[in-house]
Amino acid sequence: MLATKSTEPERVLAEANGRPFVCCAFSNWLASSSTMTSSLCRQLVRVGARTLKGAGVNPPIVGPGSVRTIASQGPGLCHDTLLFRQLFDTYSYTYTYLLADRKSKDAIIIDPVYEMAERDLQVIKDLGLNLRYALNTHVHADHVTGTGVLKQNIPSCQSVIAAISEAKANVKVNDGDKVKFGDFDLEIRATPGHTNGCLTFVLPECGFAFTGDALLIRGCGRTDFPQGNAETLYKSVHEKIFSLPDNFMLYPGHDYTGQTVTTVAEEKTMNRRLTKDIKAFTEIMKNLKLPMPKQIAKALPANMECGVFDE
Ligand SMILES: N[C@@H](CCC(=O)N[C@@H](CSS)C(=O)NCC(=O)O)C(=O)O
Repeated sequence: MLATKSTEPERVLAEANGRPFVCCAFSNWLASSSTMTSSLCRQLVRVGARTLKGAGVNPPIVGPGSVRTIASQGPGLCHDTLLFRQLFDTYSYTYTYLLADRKSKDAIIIDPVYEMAERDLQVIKDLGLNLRYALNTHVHADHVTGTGVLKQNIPSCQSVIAAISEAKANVKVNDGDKVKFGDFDLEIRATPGHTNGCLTFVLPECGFAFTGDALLIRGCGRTDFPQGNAETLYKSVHEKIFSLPDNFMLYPGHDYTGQTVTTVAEEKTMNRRLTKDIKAFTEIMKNLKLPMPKQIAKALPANMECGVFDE
């Protein structure tokens, strides 16, 4: 079913079997024309988060023989100084990135997935890392963030998300801010269009950028959610990602085709959507006809809490 701005909230309500937090969180997240007050929304979001924590989500346990993950090591221009892991969740096709300063062992994780938290904790432990921050590129609609579970297990870890997203986190960031881990500075670039709080994280000295759902390999994030805007996304990618040097490695938030990484040069010349002019791009995005993400009803309310549950 084609998702449109006018029909989406009703569809989500129906999917949620009348659980009110879903409607509310959805309205809040989308900053749509809901008549609920934001404080009522926040209350209901909290109820939703507790429901989710108690029963609504599979526990973050991957038992023996349950193969839901692959992992790969990126090449990395900072091979001697940066420890880098690209991790994958084969259920939601989400990439999680673990980066650490080899010297100090200070680490960050980008876009962790709730059900993969045990894997992530094990990798962090095996490598002897000090996890400083768990960052989300945006409020995800397709999976629950693992941020809350990581924070529960590593209390010194702080959650990070875009201030404009209005999601809960320890640190709210804006375009131009930097997140420090060891000797590295991760640069924050606002790349709205898929959602209004989408961020791209750039590690300039290593030639890496983590694009979340703004730019996917040969594609891009959908723009049919109420916060989505094709023109905004087009400008974000052209101004904030394609302006990086051609040899920068681009790591996406998802890939549905089995690819792992691309470059600025590749996407500037081969991206099937973003190489078009803005008018043609908007037309393409209007006609994608993608089904709603399977986990949207539980993902949105949980992610508005950034995985941080107040009891
Ligand atoms: N089938 C998946 C969701 C697939 C999807 O909608 N992906 C999003 C990013 S996650 S909200 C997207 O922007 N896709 C763009 C594209 O061109 O595929 C599920 O059910 O979770």
